Amino acid sequence: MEQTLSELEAQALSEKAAFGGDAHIVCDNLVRIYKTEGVEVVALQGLDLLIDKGELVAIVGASGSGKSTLLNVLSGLDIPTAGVAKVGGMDLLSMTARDRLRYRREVVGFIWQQTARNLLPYLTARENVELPLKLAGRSGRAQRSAYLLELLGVDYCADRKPDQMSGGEQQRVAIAVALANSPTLVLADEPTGELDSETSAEVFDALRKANKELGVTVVIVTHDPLVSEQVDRTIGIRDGRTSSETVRSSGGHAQEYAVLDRVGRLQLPRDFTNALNMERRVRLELESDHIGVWPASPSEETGE
Ligand SMILES: Nc1ncnc2c1ncn2[C@@H]1O[C@H](COP(=O)(O)OP(=O)(O)OP(=O)(O)O)[C@@H](O)[C@H]1O
Repeated sequence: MEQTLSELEAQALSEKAAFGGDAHIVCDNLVRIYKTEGVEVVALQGLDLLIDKGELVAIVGASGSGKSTLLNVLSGLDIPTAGVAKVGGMDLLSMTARDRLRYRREVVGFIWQQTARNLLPYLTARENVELPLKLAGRSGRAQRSAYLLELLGVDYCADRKPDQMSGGEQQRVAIAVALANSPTLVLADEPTGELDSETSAEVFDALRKANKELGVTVVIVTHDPLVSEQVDRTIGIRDGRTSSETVRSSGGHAQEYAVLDRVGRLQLPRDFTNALNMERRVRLELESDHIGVWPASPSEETGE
């Protein structure tokens, strides 16, 4: 039976509403274009992303792939050019300035790479954790800061100022600060970028603990592909789009997948296409249980 145009439109709308369902983070065809002195840079070009509540996810990509842009959007600092970005059902594109402020204070917590950016230097660890609670007018501050510092294994640093703590200790206190107001989402931008591997492992342990004990969704952005060993799911981002996913099973085995977007686009890994000199065109063949991708013959390549 043929559908009328209005039926098709209604169907498209209902399908659109269904994308992401009740995922905690939904990005649908997200676009961010920067314009500087008349030059346009497309930092995100139709990025799709779904992250469920309580997931611990890493977003990995080379320099310039769009990671920080995505994080700035999710943290409410930057407004994308087009598409959909929602956290917990809140629309990050159409949010009022007041809601944005509340979102940044209460819904999301961040940890930045530069240890010095996370903590106020003239306050102790305890005072740093209590500050966001004070700003939000919350009571029970001493109890909450003691609980979080203990959970993250830095209770012995409670009365120290940042310059009396190691980089790893400072980052673990920073996680406590980010968690103070019970956010549902914690975003970390290269949280171990300034640390050695042993200290990094401690910071990842602390992030994992926050994720498991408090059920908070954690998204870590990094250029370090080895981080995938520390998280449940790693999302690869390339040229402003999600391109691959690595999922770790409970047995620790990691399986890598390519991401198929909603219109059927797929990014083939560059080392695969280079190995077979695939450029511009490939030949596809549908088999009963897979799709074959073949280099085009020279005549197919030139379109002759
Ligand atoms: N404020 C800006 N104005 C103009 N272009 C920008 C701006 N911020 C980012 N870009 C460009 O957008 C693209 C994506 O940048 P982004 O910082 O998101 O990448 P990244 O993956 O975080 O890189 P890095 O790991 O180096 O921080 C790059 O080409 C970058 O030059």
